Amino acid sequence: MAVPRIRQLRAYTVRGGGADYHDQAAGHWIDDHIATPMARYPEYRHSRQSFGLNALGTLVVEAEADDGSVGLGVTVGGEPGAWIVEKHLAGLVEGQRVTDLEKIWDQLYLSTLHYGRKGLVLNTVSGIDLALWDLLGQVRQEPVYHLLGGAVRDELVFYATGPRPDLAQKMGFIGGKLPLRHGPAEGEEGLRANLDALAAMRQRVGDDFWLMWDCWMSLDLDYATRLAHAADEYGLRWIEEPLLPDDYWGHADLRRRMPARMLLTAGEHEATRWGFRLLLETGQVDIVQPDVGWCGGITELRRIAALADSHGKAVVPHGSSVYSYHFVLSRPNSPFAEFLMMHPDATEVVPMLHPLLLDEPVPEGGRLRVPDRPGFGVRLNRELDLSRPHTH
Ligand SMILES: C[C@H](O)[C@H](O)CC(=O)C(=O)O
Ligand SMILES: [Mg+2]
Repeated sequence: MAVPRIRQLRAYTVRGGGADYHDQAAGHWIDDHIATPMARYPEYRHSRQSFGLNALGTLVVEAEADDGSVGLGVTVGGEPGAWIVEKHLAGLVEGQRVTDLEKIWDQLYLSTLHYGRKGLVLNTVSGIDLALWDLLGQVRQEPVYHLLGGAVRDELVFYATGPRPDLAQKMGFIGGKLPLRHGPAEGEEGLRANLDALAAMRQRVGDDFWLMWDCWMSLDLDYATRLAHAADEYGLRWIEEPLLPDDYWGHADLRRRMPARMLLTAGEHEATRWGFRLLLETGQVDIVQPDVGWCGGITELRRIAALADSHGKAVVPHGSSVYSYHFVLSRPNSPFAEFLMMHPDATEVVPMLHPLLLDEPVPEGGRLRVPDRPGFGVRLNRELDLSRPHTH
């Protein structure tokens, strides 16, 4: 039987949540005074949208085969990402067989080296790769986790990211990751406020529930060291992305200085096996957190996870809904997953990429049995204001 070939690659943009989950309406917790590297400039301290965290918006990639099957991938990339898909990369992908994921990935990466390697271009490569894995699942009528070697566990367990770990605990999640609100620019007062918030949350959840801080690249080595030691009193489970992603050496210094029982985690803003080799071997992080829509897609995440496993390190992908659930289900060194609480007040579980996808599953009681539908098991919500800005 002839293997179907990819007939067309299409790129759409859409605003308002979705894969660019920071692109939310005013008043959402995710844009409410969270520490960032830009906080050294007071005018940008109150909101991450104020400096353009949601500038790009969602990029939707569709890959259609000549048998009529359609695969769907989503990432952060907006109009520039759509241009890269339609004006450059579609020409390399169209006409290839739906099975040739490794060759296609190699050509996407090598053909964009002169302007890519990380960031928007790797987001775009990831979005294409996700669409192609979904397409292969549609053609084969199998869920992606089958194509990845099958499940190593019956269901996924999740920690929750958001301002209400106390509610997450009641919902059955295994832990709660708080956004850090104050960085070095807010001095000792900010440090104290961080610790007071952690102490209060520890009081509410008791001693055994995991509490973590997501520092979103906002700290320096001295502040992170002092914060980690003070937070150890409240049993902080891990400190995430404390330093700039390129400062692999700073991560190693922090690992040496911070309490031994506290974990150092990072990786959501890292890309490719080479970037994660630096993070693991030079940065000495304890858990890597690639985003499957940003690191190179499933095809590269497989390599990243094998590399981490060779170092005895866990891979807990950054919140990316079904696109990482199938991967986590199939990896022994991915013991749990992240669920981003995207309700504006984090008071209830809503689909993480809402309103982008139809049939997007959510954890119940902090757990999820991944649906056995073909591909990633989701469909594009075509009632959204989708734009295809660069038809080729
Ligand atoms: C909560 C963090 O600041 C960010 O918005 C999401 C993130 O880094 C994560 O889920 O991890
Ligand atoms: Mg994070």
